[in-house]
Amino acid sequence: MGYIGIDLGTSGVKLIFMKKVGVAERQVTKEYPIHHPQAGWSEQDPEDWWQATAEGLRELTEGIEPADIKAIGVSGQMHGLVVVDKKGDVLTPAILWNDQRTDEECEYLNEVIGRDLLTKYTGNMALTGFTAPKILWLKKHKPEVAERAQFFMLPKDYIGYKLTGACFTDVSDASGTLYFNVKERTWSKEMLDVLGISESMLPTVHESYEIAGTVNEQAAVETGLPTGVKVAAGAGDNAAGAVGSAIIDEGTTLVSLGTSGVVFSPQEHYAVDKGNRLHSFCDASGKWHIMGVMLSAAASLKWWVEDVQHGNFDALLAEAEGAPAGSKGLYFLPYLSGERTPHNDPNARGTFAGLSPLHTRADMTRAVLEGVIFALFESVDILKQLHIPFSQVKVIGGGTKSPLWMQILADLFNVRVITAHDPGGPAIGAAILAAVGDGAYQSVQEACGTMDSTDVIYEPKESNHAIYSRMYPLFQKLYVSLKDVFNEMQAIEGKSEER
Ligand SMILES: Nc1ncnc2c1ncn2[C@@H]1O[C@H](COP(=O)(O)OP(=O)(O)O)[C@@H](O)[C@H]1O
Ligand SMILES: O=C(CO)[C@@H](O)[C@H](O)COP(=O)(O)O
Repeated sequence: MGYIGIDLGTSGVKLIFMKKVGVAERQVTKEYPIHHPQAGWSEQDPEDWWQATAEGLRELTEGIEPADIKAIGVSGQMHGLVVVDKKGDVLTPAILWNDQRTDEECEYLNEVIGRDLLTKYTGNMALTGFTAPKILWLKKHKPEVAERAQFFMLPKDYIGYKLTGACFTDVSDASGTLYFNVKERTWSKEMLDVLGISESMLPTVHESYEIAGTVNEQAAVETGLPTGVKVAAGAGDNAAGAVGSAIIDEGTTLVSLGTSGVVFSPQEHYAVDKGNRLHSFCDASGKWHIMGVMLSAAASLKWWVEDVQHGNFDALLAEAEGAPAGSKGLYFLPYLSGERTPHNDPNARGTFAGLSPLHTRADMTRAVLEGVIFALFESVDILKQLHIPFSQVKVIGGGTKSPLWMQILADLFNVRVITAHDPGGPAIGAAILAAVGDGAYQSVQEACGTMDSTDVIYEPKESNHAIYSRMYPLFQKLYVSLKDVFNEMQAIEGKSEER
């Protein structure tokens, strides 16, 4: 008897089958493409998600007795806008969390509606990746699509819809829309008025661990699952990853090093960072969390390894082992797609600074690894300013495959870093939510208490930390010095696109 967890990531969908809490008995990954039709745009086809998920489910469940599948939980990339018509057909490509096209809409929301009101209504300010500005963009630039829209869904909710025929979401993912009242855990009527949409166009909201539907006949045909299997509401990938890592108590910290980079801090009570530097969201266990998010974490490494070097991860990372801590004074700003925390700047761009004839490819690879962790540390800096306890961190995501990267993280953050042997992350969390929904545990807390996973530990090295401490202020200064240059570059980039 076991539970299926699905994580609809940006690079691909990961599916696991879990019997013992925290342990993936089986796992399958299926990748799909991401499209950038214009600079700063980032889209995927929801049909690709569904095909990959259905195929993955068939592969995952091969040879498993149907009666042994008790329930399914779905987690996924947050904030994306999926637009569906009356018949359930997708009307336009999904606009993703790292898409930057909504600069003007965010300006309207933050300046005209005002950050204070937005924070009062939702706990957050408008950021280009969030869903609300995407709806405004759609209404302005694709009114014919907006008019035919029956439902606005989030990415993982489209999978829930395909599995069950029901349109539902959960509180953690809904938190990233900017039309959800995070404090009250319900849609924000005020924001629906601002956007000019009705609640009937939105999914029904559940706590993450509640059962929201069952697998229908059409889905059974496409996935090989038995009909009637329960489907839990699930969670946004970071909230699900926190459950899958048992990071649900205040004072603990999760780092996710996937396409995005995330510093996640559970909160017992609703809490807002007054400067809106960190997001304030519901978690998947019935409480809240705050988090900082960078847009190109492992995405920066993937770009460097695959697109620039046409190499493979193992070879380039082995080569980078030979480079010294600090990469001989070379800095990398990982702002390939602009940046969210702490700059909220869609115009920021990636940069190598400090190159000399001494630098080799190994130094440049190491500088990419270090630049991502410097950028992530800016969120830790804010946690520290808010006096949030910060000791050791648990890390999940594709970046954990590199021991070198984990050691850099430990050295730069100057804390113990723990990774799970089992790389399930959000998919494990989604399966745990399904188990709680199925009644196998009274609560997420109880399920996490029984977690059985083996850890790998990285302790910080003082000598390396001393190097990074000297470099960090300069890393921060680089963005400040280049901010205006990035804006001017964007003005030119914009003009050259118009030609
Ligand atoms: N051997 C490796 N070492 C470090 N990072 C890796 C390695 N292999 C893949 N990755 C990174 O893992 C990332 C994908 O991580 P994942 O957590 O699956 O992301 P997502 O959930 O966004 O799809 C890729 O962007 C890639 O850079
Ligand atoms: O935008 C956020 C969270 O606010 C991202 O964390 C997305 O949820 C995408 O996650 P990954 O694909 O990198 O896991």
